[in-house]
Amino acid sequence: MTSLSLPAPAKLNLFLHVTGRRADGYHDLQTVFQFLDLSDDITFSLRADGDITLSPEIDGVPAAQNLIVRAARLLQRHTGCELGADIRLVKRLPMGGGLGGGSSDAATALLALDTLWQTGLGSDRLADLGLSLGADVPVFVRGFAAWAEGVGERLQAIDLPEPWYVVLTPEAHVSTAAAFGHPELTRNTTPITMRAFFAGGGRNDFEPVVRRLSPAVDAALEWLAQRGSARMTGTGACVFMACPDRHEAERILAQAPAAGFISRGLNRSPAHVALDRILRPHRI
Ligand SMILES: C[C@](O)(CO)[C@H](O)COP(=O)(O)OP(=O)(O)OC[C@H]1O[C@@H](n2ccc(N)nc2=O)[C@H](O)[C@@H]1O
Ligand SMILES: Nc1ncnc2c1ncn2[C@@H]1O[C@H](COP(=O)(O)OP(=O)(O)OP(=O)(O)O)[C@@H](O)[C@H]1O
Repeated sequence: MTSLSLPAPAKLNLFLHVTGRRADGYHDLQTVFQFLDLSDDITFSLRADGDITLSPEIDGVPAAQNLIVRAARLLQRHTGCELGADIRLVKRLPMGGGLGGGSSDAATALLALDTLWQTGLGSDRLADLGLSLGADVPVFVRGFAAWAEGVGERLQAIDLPEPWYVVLTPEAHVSTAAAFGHPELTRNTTPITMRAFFAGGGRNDFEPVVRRLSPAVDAALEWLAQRGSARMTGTGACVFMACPDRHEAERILAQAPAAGFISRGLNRSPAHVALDRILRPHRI
């Protein structure tokens, strides 16, 4: 195999609680991750000389800081692999929206290059490696919808309904570090059980803080909440609502005062579905 194309899907945090602050400055969380069928697409072509190239570059993100290139370099360093890759990126996921696009790109790079370079780490070790790039990378490497604890690395598969979501993308950039560092963030939410989540429990602890920081997020949440159960994903800025069907999601989006998209919730990452098809084409 000399080249490989894989999607890098978005995620939603169906709820997000901050349950404590750790000695290393990071925060303990409880969350549920589900994937969306909206993805970036990344193509990896083998190079024999060890170079990593990325095109096109993302405006404002130099290639060396792009999480795709950082993931590739990390895998090279970790395995001693001397191969390289030319990488092409089709970016569709809004950035800084709480949809995890950068983390997902990094995870797809780890999965694709572990295959292309035949470094054979597999998803457990790739998830450990990916955690050093970002707290959201492990769930994308593992590829199953999950109940998550720790900083998001302790993952337990969870079987969720796969509804159509309407997702609004208000014009706001919310820095993840600033949201976690905000003095008014609630950091001591009592942990809940999975049963309580399925009974409708859980919220996003970042909503009050981010609503105050961003009038656009506040307005989007207020508008959506008039139509059902609306929530913010990650540290924002995107907000979402599950709908009974695709038609209803389209109808709500058409009336929305902010830009957005509709997308299906998925319990299995499309990156894994695509990789399985490539590696095991004859399996039913
Ligand atoms: C908000 C979530 O998206 C929920 O899924 C994630 O927890 C954030 O994951 P991420 O974007 O991969 O975040 P990282 O790049 O690891 O962290 C960015 C910054 O946010 C803060 N941070 C992040 C995760 C965490 N559990 N506690 C933190 O305090 C740290 O200051 C860190 O330097
Ligand atoms: N491949 C990449 N795609 C997107 N952003 C990247 C990438 N590589 C590095 N970045 C940087 O990471 C920042 C966060 O991007 P990302 O789209 O992952 O945010 P997010 O959806 O808010 O993530 P999260 O939900 O994990 O907080 C960007 O503003 C950008 O500076």
